[in-house]
Amino acid sequence: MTTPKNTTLTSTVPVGVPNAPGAPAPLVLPARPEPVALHAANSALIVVDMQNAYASVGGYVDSAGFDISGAQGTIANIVRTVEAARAAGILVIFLQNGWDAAYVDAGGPGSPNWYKSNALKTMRKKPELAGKFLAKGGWDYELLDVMKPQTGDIVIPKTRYSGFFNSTLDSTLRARGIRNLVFTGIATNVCVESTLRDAFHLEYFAVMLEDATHELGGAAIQKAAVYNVETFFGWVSTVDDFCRTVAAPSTPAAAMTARETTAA
Ligand SMILES: NC(=O)N/C=C\C(=O)O
Repeated sequence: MTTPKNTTLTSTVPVGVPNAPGAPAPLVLPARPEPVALHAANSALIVVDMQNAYASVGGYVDSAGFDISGAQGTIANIVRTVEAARAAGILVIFLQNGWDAAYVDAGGPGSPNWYKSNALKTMRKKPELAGKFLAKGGWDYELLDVMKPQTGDIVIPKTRYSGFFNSTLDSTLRARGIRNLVFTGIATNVCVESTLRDAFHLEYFAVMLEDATHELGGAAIQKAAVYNVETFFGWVSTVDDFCRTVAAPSTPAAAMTARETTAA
């Protein structure tokens, strides 16, 4: 295998949805490879699968043998991001992964999910765990206590890695004129990246906050997912930059930069 050269070219010129004539100045979020111009009203924060299954000791990924010891910092960073988004009037959407209690939604032996889901595999291997992982109504499926949705937030259930597959995510976003998606959650290289890739194909501008995501598979996997997003599917930013940007009032100078850029 050859290691790809880092071909990502960074720029200081913002990209994004063209600003409508007379619209207020957009916010400019520092990101790689370019800053992204966005408005609170056409943006959503997507919090991917912050459930006990993925972030709690005794949950599915911990029980399946993945290392989630680094997840605590990620959780704290997501909580900060959610609070900043709510304060700025940015829609917060929580994705919640799992199936009905009888696992009909998981697909049977005719579904690749039956063979690739480590939750289903672990439960088959250890019958004493049967029915425990990712089943609606159970602790494992629940969002973390610190991630409880508030009035105005939206929770969207999903049954596969991508939040766009067989779900109401796309229609929910389109009905609200949302064009920019800011991604956080677990796992960077599975459900975050799958949903972000689909977002790209559906014409959303997708930004991943790298320190508000956590991988399944180790540090090299996190690096690879960040590389993929930055180089092919979207933009990469940080929690500090997001919180600072959405808290700041937009300026005419920022508006002009974004308008000139997106019109070019
Ligand atoms: N939320 C996720 O990234 N999930 C990854 C694996 C799984 O759900 O089995």
